[in-house]
Amino acid sequence: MTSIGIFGAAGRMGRAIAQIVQEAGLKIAGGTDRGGEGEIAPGISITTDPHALARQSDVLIDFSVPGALSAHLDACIATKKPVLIGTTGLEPAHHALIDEAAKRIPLLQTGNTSLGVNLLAALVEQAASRLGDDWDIEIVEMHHRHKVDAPSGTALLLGEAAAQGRGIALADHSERGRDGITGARARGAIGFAALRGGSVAGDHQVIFAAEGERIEIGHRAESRIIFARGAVKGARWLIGQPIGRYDMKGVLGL
Ligand SMILES: NC(=O)C1=CN([C@@H]2O[C@H](COP(=O)(O)OP(=O)(O)OC[C@H]3O[C@@H](n4cnc5c(N)ncnc54)[C@H](OP(=O)(O)O)[C@@H]3O)[C@@H](O)[C@H]2O)C=CC1
Ligand SMILES: O=C(O)C1=N[C@H](C(=O)O)C[C@H](O)C1
Repeated sequence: MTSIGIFGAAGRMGRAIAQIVQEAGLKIAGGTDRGGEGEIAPGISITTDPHALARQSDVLIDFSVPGALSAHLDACIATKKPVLIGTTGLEPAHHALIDEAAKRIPLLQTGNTSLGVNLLAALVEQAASRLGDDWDIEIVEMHHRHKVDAPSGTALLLGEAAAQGRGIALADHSERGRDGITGARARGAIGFAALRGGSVAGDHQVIFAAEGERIEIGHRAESRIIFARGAVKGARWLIGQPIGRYDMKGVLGL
């Protein structure tokens, strides 16, 4: 039976993933968290040792914090175990670590594991490829009051899809955190706006705005269980894949 280890096991996503692993009839190998206290399921303790967890897992799932990424990758590399990384708030240095790790183990990194968002990204890429840069692209997201990173990983994933469709680099065209006298919008920019409040699981809206008309497409997550389902599906898919870096497209057949 496939045995899944969970980094960040006591968090909101860690608990949702544990629920889905059990509902799918799979085994929870164990879990880690910052404090290493309590149980992830009856009789399965949470520890602080990523190496011990990796040794007893067939595949690992990481929904924790960017600061723990390096230790988690080290543990997966040392034990040659595949890992799915769902943690957001990643900086270029984290992506460089992921690129290096993906030369040694199968690794899937994504800002969103849900089918709906990944299909939305494909639609955004297609729309951006057909609309010229007289269509301004703005990405608006809203999340619960506890979220610590902005823009969301999903907003950035959608921004990358739009940039890909336009044939440009997102890093050279993104406008984030507007405030005060910002000057007029740059032609071809991809803008981001982040709202925080209440218990919103994750709303994303992509707006294409031209003179006289607007196209708006979006996704609303009603519960984080959809992310947990996608994560477990992705982790199972990752077992047996060749060494390399993947996203959710292969998992979801998109
Ligand atoms: N890709 C996707 O589809 C999705 C991604 N996410 C992302 O997943 C991440 C987690 O989200 P969420 O569960 O809501 O956040 P939580 O804060 O509820 O959970 C994060 C957990 O990681 C723990 N943690 C902190 N440091 C370490 C460490 N060194 N080793 C192991 N665990 C550690 C935290 O412990 P403590 O509280 O003690 O600090 C906490 O329990 C976020 O980055 C979020 O954006 C969320 C949903 C979907
Ligand atoms: O922190 C969350 O909750 C979520 N984070 C991910 C993100 O940053 O996009 C995915 C989802 O929207 C929920």
